[in-house]
Amino acid sequence: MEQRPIVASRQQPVRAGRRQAVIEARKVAVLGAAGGIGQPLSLLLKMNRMVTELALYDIANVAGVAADLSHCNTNTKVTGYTGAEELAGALKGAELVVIPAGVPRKPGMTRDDLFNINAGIVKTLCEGVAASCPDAIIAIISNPVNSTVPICAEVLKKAGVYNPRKVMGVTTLDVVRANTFVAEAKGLDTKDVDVPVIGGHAGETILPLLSQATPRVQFSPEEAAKMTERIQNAGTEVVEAKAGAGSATLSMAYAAARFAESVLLGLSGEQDIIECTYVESEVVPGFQYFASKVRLGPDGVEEFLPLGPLTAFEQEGLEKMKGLLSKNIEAGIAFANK
Ligand SMILES: NC(=O)C1=CN([C@@H]2O[C@H](COP(=O)(O)OP(=O)(O)OC[C@H]3O[C@@H](n4cnc5c(N)ncnc54)[C@H](O)[C@@H]3O)[C@@H](O)[C@H]2O)C=CC1
Ligand SMILES: O=C([O-])CC(=O)C(=O)O
Repeated sequence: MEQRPIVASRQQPVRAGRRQAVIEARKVAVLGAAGGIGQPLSLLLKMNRMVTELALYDIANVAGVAADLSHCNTNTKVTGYTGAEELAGALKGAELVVIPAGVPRKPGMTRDDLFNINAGIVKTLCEGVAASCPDAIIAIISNPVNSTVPICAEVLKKAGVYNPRKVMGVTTLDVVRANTFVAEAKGLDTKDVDVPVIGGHAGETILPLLSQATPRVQFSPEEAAKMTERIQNAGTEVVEAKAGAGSATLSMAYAAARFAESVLLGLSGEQDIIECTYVESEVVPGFQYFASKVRLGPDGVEEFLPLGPLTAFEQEGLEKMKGLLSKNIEAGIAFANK
């Protein structure tokens, strides 16, 4: 692989051992930047030297976050934008728009219970993207991701600017969790572990492919079932531990910063940037949107990687999620078009 010069900087990539591409001027916008995810994510992006301009948008409390972050002595320029009338300013010129805007779960809720509030928030924000930076890559964190990604796609279609390669649901936290839990269970160094997680981002639609973990690890059928369930319920584990104070924020910020870094590396022409992400897909017939491994490049999703061989347990998991995922997708499409 061609070696690119690395400019000396204190700003570090999130992924250990990762090179960063030559600096080009790149604006990243975070919508929902004053929230539990938005704030630490913005800090991590401020520490990424590929981000030359960081636009922070929220409906409230964002001016202080922007002022605070702007004092960190990294070269990223930080600006704050408050309220609908400033959305266009936040988005103008952005090449990557990350959306963690919306309400989080409380104990006893499913991600679907967030649909009524978050669907409208994502729709409005994506209308803003269509108007102000239609070529940007959009990374959607707001739940339920299984539905908010189709909502975003429909909004962009209506505006005549939809590029399926550029609308991505962030499922990186599922991969981060799977890597952590598998490394713990097998006594491995987490930085060496990579577990693909496919499907969607809710309950049974989250399907870790433990049989394809790197390095190869052996699980008995009972262990595989237990590990799969832990990964599927990890979001709920955090919601319950936070006991009403929200859902995962710090691990989500970490995961989104990794995903954003991969997108930016792809935009910069770096080779072999692979991530799992939830996108419009033809990888598995019958699933219009699906999370699986893709290769990222200058135009977003460059290539869909094949799913690879599944165990009987994983194949069963794929069958099981079909009904729920289709329902989530249809709900998103119907909402955007009503
Ligand atoms: N994809 C994933 O893996 C994960 C997704 N999430 C989801 O991320 C979302 C955000 O979670 P938190 O940051 O913990 O919530 P939070 O409530 O702490 O922050 C949300 C932020 O969005 C802002 N906001 C609300 N309406 C807005 C609008 N119309 N425009 C711009 N900003 C708006 C709020 O003012 C707030 O600052 C939730 O929907 C949550 O379920 C959370 C963890 C993991
Ligand atoms: O569980 C939630 O509500 C937040 C989320 O998506 C996650 O942590 O995976």
